[in-house]
Amino acid sequence: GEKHRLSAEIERIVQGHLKYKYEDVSDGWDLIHQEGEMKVYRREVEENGLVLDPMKIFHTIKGVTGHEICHYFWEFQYRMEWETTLDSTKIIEVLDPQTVVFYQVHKRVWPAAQRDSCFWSHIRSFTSSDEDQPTWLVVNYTTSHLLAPIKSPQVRIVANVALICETVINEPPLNPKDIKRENIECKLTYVAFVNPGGWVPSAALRSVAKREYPRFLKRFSSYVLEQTRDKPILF
Ligand SMILES: O=S(=O)(CCO)c1ccc(-c2ccc(C3CCCC3)c([C@@H]3C[C@@H]3c3ccccn3)c2)cc1
Repeated sequence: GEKHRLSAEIERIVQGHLKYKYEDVSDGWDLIHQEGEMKVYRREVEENGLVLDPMKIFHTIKGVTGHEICHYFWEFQYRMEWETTLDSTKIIEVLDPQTVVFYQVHKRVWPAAQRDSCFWSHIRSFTSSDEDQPTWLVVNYTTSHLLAPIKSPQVRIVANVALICETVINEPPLNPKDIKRENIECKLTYVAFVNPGGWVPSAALRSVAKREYPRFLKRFSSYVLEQTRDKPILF
């Protein structure tokens, strides 16, 4: 598609996530939460007293495709229907049909100061040779923008988040047209590198993250299930 000022950075960040995705979580990652198909891993990383803990979540959602998951995660108009941790979100620039810049104000997490964020958000699919279903992904990556000035007392977070989804078709019927929702499932990997941008008590931030990431992914997954239940499958 058309190149723009962020094209090179987007390519670099997307390729980085795809390389990381296959990195196994055995060394250095702690399994901090398991709930059904969801496995939540965290690496404990601090930088001069600031908690930067990368998060990695694996989840399998039966009855939806990776395209549907990425569609509802990326498309702006659904965000406030599933995102319960935001006070506001708005698109401030559209760079191409797969890339927008949005500005968000996050709900205050006491005792921390209120956070805001400005991301480019990019959605894309690609088919590796051996897979029959394309992989879909969304990356949200912090970017500065004239229409999102940093103004006190809000603290700007720095984040690099990816949602990478594969679609599995179990017992595929002979004719692909006969595929039903009970034959499909989405295997997703969610990674989040969030720098809170300013000091937050380590223990508080760790317990917020441990509670909020699984809640966020659970709520988002059920939202997509209810939105797609009676709709034709979007492969
Ligand atoms: O997946 S996304 O791209 C969806 C975009 O809407 C995304 C999700 C979460 C965040 C995020 C931003 C700020 C904070 C903290 C930092 C200090 C005070 C607030 C947290 C902490 C980890 C906890 C958290 C986890 C999940 C959801 C909300 N809260 C998370 C950013 C982006």
